Amino acid sequence: MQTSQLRQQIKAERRQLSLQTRTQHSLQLLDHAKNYKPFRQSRRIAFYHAVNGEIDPTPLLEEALRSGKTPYLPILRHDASIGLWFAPYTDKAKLKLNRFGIPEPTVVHRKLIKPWSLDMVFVPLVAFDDHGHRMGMGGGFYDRTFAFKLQRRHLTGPTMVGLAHNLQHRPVINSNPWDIPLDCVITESHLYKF
Ligand SMILES: Nc1nc2c(c(=O)[nH]1)N(C=O)[C@@H](CNc1ccc(C(=O)N[C@@H](CCC(=O)O)C(=O)O)cc1)CN2
Ligand SMILES: Nc1ncnc2c1ncn2[C@@H]1O[C@H](COP(=O)(O)OP(=O)(O)OP(=O)(O)O)[C@@H](O)[C@H]1O
Repeated sequence: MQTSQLRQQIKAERRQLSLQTRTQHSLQLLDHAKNYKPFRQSRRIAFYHAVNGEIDPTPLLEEALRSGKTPYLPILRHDASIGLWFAPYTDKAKLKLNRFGIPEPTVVHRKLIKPWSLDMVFVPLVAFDDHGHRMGMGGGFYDRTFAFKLQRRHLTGPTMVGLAHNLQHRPVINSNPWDIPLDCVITESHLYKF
């Protein structure tokens, strides 16, 4: 199946999950994450604000706050070619909608963090496979932002952890040379390490 068809299909399946199922899945993420040593050891962690049926990382964010970690959220820039910025998480009331209708913090330049200073990134995705390949929304935002992980292998950068419903798993998806591999994917039922 072509990438764009698969993207549409999985997005549709994901949106059909009931709120109850989605809430349950996101609570189950926490059981797996607590057993994942890199999560316990990470201090600066990027989250995302779930949209379109994406699995909601809020239980992980609350756990991070309880353990004294510092959460961040991605910010889109006008020039998409530069990649994402990351700003400290602020409570929902202070978020404003970006051009895709996704809530994000307002930019306070001195509080922004360089992507290589993050310890862990929870990455939203549409599909993932047995090799840690990721298909996203098609904007290339995460791939561009973390491209330094491919260019300079000694600069290992943050641990990339995809979060997904298990229905987003496929044995093999098409990959591109610019794709940043995932180190791990957590779903409601599994923790896949690659
Ligand atoms: N929750 C979340 N935040 C995120 C991402 C994501 O995938 N999920 N991103 C990951 O890169 C970045 C935003 N990337 C995006 C890339 C493309 C579209 C997009 O094409 N949106 C369509 C509607 C998509 C749909 O119906 O599902 C549009 O606005 O027309 C949206 C966001 C940063 N923040
Ligand atoms: N490192 C990079 N440098 C330049 N362009 C890139 C890079 N990574 C991705 N792109 C461009 O971004 C476009 C979208 O890539 P892709 O379909 O892999 O996005 P995605 O991973 O699904 O999206 P997202 O990360 O936003 O969820 C591609 O056409 C590609 O040309």
